[in-house]
Amino acid sequence: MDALDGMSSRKTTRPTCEQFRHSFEEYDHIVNVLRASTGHRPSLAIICGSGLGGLADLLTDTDSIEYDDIPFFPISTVHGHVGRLVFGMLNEVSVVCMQGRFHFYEGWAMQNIAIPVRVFKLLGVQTIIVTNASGAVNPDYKVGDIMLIKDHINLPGMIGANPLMGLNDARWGPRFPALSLAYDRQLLQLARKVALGIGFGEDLREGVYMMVSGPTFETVAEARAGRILGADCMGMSTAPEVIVAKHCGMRVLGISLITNIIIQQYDRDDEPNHQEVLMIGQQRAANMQLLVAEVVKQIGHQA
Ligand SMILES: O=P(O)(O)O[C@@H]1C[C@H](O)[C@@H](CO)O1
Ligand SMILES: Nc1nc2[nH]cnc2c(=O)[nH]1
Repeated sequence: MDALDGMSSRKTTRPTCEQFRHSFEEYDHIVNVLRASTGHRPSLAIICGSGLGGLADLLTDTDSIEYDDIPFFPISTVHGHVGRLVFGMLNEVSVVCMQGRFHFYEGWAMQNIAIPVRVFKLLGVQTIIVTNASGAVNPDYKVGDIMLIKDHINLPGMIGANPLMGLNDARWGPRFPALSLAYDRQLLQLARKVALGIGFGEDLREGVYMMVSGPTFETVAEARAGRILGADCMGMSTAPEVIVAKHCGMRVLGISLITNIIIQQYDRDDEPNHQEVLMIGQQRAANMQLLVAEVVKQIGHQA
């Protein structure tokens, strides 16, 4: 009898695997709030990486909404991430820009990092441009290079922190999504063509981004491991957003700005720091803006 009592009480206190997730209906609510705050109906979204918030300055006729004012949204806690959605027009395309993103190292669950991506989906966004600042482990890369992301290695995901963990709501996408085409090949080709057309040369790269959780920068051994595993650069974001975007059927373009070369030698005395990351972001802001603006223009022409 005691054993049966134990079983029934276990049933009523069963933990939920939904604890970090929001229901489809809650996402609908967020979208209704946003639609009431702006007349823009974006078809394209841009996520601004560290030091790259200036991408939002490209937009005209803007409406800005603070994350604080959006139900269920996390808030930005990192210097260089303002913390608002900017809606507006860019080269005749209706765009929403995330000026400030959420990182795993800030303490957000993987599922919460990508809340905005699902909101964008329900807003009607079909294409997302995800940008980031990252450190290079490819010995050919230089500070200031711009790398089109052709693939990623999601290190946290490979050891148990994937944003799609938990019950799957098929309204978003399948239980077991494929990621071999996560970075849209046509968009990659378009971005390459645009970049070469506006004068990028040896500073244009195409490579593999490895996500690590951060907030620590890499040890020498970790940097070497990243390279051995196939990374060209390493960063602390992007993979969760890309996974969730691909899961719900968006086309994804990823762009990394190489802000530092990750130290892989034991005889070096210098250390990386976030100020340097933000500074390189500012220095290369104009080039990133030129590239993104032109890519968006071409996407608009194709639509
Ligand atoms: O948001 P991103 O991935 O661009 O930011 C990178 C990773 C860390 O947040 C920060 C380190 O400086 O820059
Ligand atoms: N993990 C990681 N993320 C970065 N973001 C910008 N630079 C770096 C770096 O060197 N390592």
